[in-house]
Amino acid sequence: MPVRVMKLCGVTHLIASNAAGGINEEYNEGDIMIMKDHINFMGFAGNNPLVGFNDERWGPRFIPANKVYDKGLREEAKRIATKIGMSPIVREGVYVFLGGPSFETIAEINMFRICGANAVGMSTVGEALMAYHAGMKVFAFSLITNKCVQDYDDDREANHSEVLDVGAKRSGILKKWIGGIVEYIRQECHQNGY
Ligand SMILES: O=P(O)(O)O[C@H]1O[C@H](CO)[C@@H](O)[C@H]1O
Ligand code: HPA
Repeated sequence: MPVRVMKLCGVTHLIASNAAGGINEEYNEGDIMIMKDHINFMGFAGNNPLVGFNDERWGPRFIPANKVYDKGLREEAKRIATKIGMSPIVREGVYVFLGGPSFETIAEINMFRICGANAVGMSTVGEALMAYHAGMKVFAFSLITNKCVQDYDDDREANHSEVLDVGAKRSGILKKWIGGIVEYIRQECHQNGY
């Protein structure tokens, strides 16, 4: 498990990123959504990375999951976004994790919107749970690469090349933002004697 290898190497914080479709109709392509929570839809079907024998050296058998995404890191990320002038594109919301690789149907998107999801994707939640279980602080965000189709009269179709294009367009500002967050984590680790 890569996250556990990181833990063995002394890593204390996980920063995870993903591309995601925007379910919240106020979200625009190119927005960045700080993950404040997730819906582990894969987990509903028993596909949770913590299933199976639990070696207590990694963490306890049963863990709470209401604080996976560290509040202090989220607040700091918002402060840094304001400082570098990117707060107009920064959101905070709930990510729903599906298995893919097919994109979602209109009925699925409508269901997830009603269930409180703001963005949808096919990654991140497994790594976040593993890291939190092992005592790491987790920060995760989604780059909204497309607005999900939620209407039968909308002729657009989700596609991977659009996802890659939006990712490339936002790479500059994301490097600056993540650089600021890493610097904050470096100082925090230094203060805590790591
Ligand atoms: O979550 P990441 O790996 O960023 O990628 C997202 O983009 C891909 C679909 O275009 C899917 O893999 C989805 O999860
Ligand atoms: N759905 C799922 N995963 C995604 C999407 C989407 O619309 N966009 C980017 N990754």
